Parts: sequence; C-alpha cells; structure tokens
Amino acid sequence: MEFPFDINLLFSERVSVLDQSLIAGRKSAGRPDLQAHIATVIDELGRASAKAQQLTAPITSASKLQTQRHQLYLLKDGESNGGRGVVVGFLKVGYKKLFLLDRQGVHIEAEPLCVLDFYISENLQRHGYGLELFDFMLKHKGLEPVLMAYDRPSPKFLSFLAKQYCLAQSVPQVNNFVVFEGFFLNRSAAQLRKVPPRRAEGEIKPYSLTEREVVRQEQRVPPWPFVPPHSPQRSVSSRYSPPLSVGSSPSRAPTRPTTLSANQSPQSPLIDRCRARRTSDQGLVARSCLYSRHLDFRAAGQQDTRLTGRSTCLFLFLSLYPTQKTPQRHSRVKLMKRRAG
Ligand SMILES: CC(=O)SCCNC(=O)CCNC(=O)[C@H](O)C(C)(C)COP(=O)(O)OP(=O)(O)OC[C@H]1O[C@@H](n2cnc3c(N)ncnc32)[C@H](O)[C@@H]1OP(=O)(O)O
Repeated sequence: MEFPFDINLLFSERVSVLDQSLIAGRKSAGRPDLQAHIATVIDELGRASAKAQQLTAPITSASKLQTQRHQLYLLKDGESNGGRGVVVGFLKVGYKKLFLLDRQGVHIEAEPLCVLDFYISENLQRHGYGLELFDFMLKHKGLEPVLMAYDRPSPKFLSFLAKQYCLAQSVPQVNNFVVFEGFFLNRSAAQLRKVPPRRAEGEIKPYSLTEREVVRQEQRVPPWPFVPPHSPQRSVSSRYSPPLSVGSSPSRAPTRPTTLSANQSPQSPLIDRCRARRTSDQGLVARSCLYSRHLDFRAAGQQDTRLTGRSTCLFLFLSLYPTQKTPQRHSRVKLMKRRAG
C-alpha cells in the first residue's frame, strides 16, 4: 500500500508497535504532522481490511486505537516505492473479558489476548508476510497461538491458522470468538474462572455485576437482631425487601383511618391496639435505624463497633421489647447486663 509521503520517515522499524499514543518510535514523538500521517495510514488500512472482509464499517481506525487499549503491529517494506517504502499490512490485538465454553460446556470466564483485525495488502497475500507479522506479535507477547482467542475469523484467516500453526480443531462457542483445542489446558486457575451455572431468571452477568449481586443477596435478609425470628420478612426469605436507609420509615401494614367516636373511652380496645402498634413501631424504628447504620458502616468499609459484642445484644433487646415486663425479661436483662460488664 503506497502513500504520498515517506513511510520510512514515519516507521523506522520493519514492524512497528502502535498503541493509544499513535507514536511509532522517537521520530514521531512531539511531531503532530507525522502523527497525522500515521493516522492516515491506520485509517486507510482499516478501510481496506473492512472491504476485504465485507464488513459494513471499519473496525480499525486511528480514533478507535486512541480510545481502546489495543495494540497494532504494522509491517512495512522499506525498500519498495523508490526507497520511500510501502505498508504491507497490520495485525491488531487486545485483551477481552470473555465468557467461553470449555469442551464439557462449562462456562469459563477468561481474559485472553484476542486477534481483533488482521490484513495483508491484496497483491502481497500468500507471500509469507502474514506469518512474519503474526510470529513477531507472538514473540513480542511471549504467547502461543493456541492460548489466544480469535474474533470472528474469516475463511482466509482460518486457513492461515490451520496451515501455519496447525490450529484446526475449535471448541464451539455461543459468541463470535473462536478458541482451539488446548486453549483451556496449561492455564493457571487465575487465568480461567468457572462461572456459576446460569440462573433460571437471567443471563450470565459481567463480573462486576456478579459482585454486586452478592452484596444485594446479603442485604435481602438482615441477620437476626434486625429482624425478629417470627417476623413475616424473615419467613419469606426469597422475597426482596429493599434495604433500609437512614431517615426512611420502616414499612408498615396499611392502616385504616381511625377516628375516636364520643362513646369510646381512652381505655377502649381501639386505644390499646393503637398503643400496642406504637410500641411495636418504636421497636421497628430502633431496628431500622440500627440496621441502616450497620449498612452504612459496611458500605464505608468500617466496622460498626457499637454493633459488636454483648452490649449490642442488650441494647437491641431493650429496643425491641421496651415495655415488656415479664419475669423472664427481668432475669434475661440482668443476665445480659452482667455479661456486658
Ligand atoms: C480476526 C480477524 O482478523 S479475521 C480477518 C482476517 N483478514 C482477512 O480475511 C483479510 C484478507 N486476508 C488477508 O489479509 C490475509 O490472507 C491473511 C492476513 C488472512 C493472511 O496473510 P498472508 O500474508 O496471506 O498469509 P501467509 O502468506 O503467511 O500464509 C498463507 C496462508 O494463509 C491462507 N491464505 C492466505 N490467503 C488465502 C486465500 N486467498 N484463500 C485461502 N487461504 C488463504 C492459506 O492457508 C495460505 O497458505 P497456502 O497459500 O499454502 O494455501
């Protein structure tokens, strides 16, 4: 591929490695004019590759390279074009977090180096340039081709991989990436992570969401002190109950509007029921405040020291049953006070 400027001035090495900075060697650093030419070369290569693969739009361009953490290996022939050089082709790679299926159909989370785009000028294909470029990248990355993933490889590229690296047996996937037999072997446990089986209600979530999901699961059913053992919230453990936050009221059963009629004395059963509800509401408020405080502390990565130890149990017991006067309560409070010191 020829350009109206000197390729050797832009790229000093036979193979140049470009990244977000679009700098190829010391010459182009701090030279916006040279960087503009480099951008022109990348854009032209991206367009030619897209055309060769019959893609609707290029997947490689200078602006894309500047925003993505990919690496582009560019091969030139410095002697051609009267000594001004020509660009032979390029290979673009990058790490991607993928959910893959191994031979047994188990979902595996991995972040392999992937071949994202690969192109050799039409008139120079089948001359060994593709192999030269690919070998350079493998050496530079210290990798074996079997450990890489391939983003929707074209028939020519599949033929290339089979011929040059004996990669023919692929492991079926549900996405566009192709991996070959041996991909899942010889990898450390840290490189491959088994993904828990799919849940009935949804898709496999990206790693970060799975982490959040764990936190949300923890918040679903608060531990005992925050919810009494026989409360409905506790028995319906699978139902989601939104975490309580500071200042919010605890949820209550809908209450019918109550108006006192003239013949109702202050000692009427209705008043007693209201008192009972007020008392239980106080307990609820105390519980919700404690629990929301506990969540806030946990979110801030701190330990809620006031909620640890035996004194906590006493505090909670008193706040949950503030007006209960029974011999059992009396002896229990005494015992707890003694333990709390
Ligand atoms: C993830 C992706 O990037 S997919 C996109 C891959 N890119 C393309 O399809 C763009 C068009 N093709 C090309 O640019 C090139 O053919 C490449 C990059 C695939 C290979 O580069 P080359 O320089 O041709 O490869 P090289 O000369 O080292 O190896 C030749 C082998 O590649 C394969 N190959 C190359 N061209 C062809 C072709 N037209 N038809 C079938 N196989 C081909 C063959 O296995 C060939 O061996 P053979 O000649 O004995 O049959």
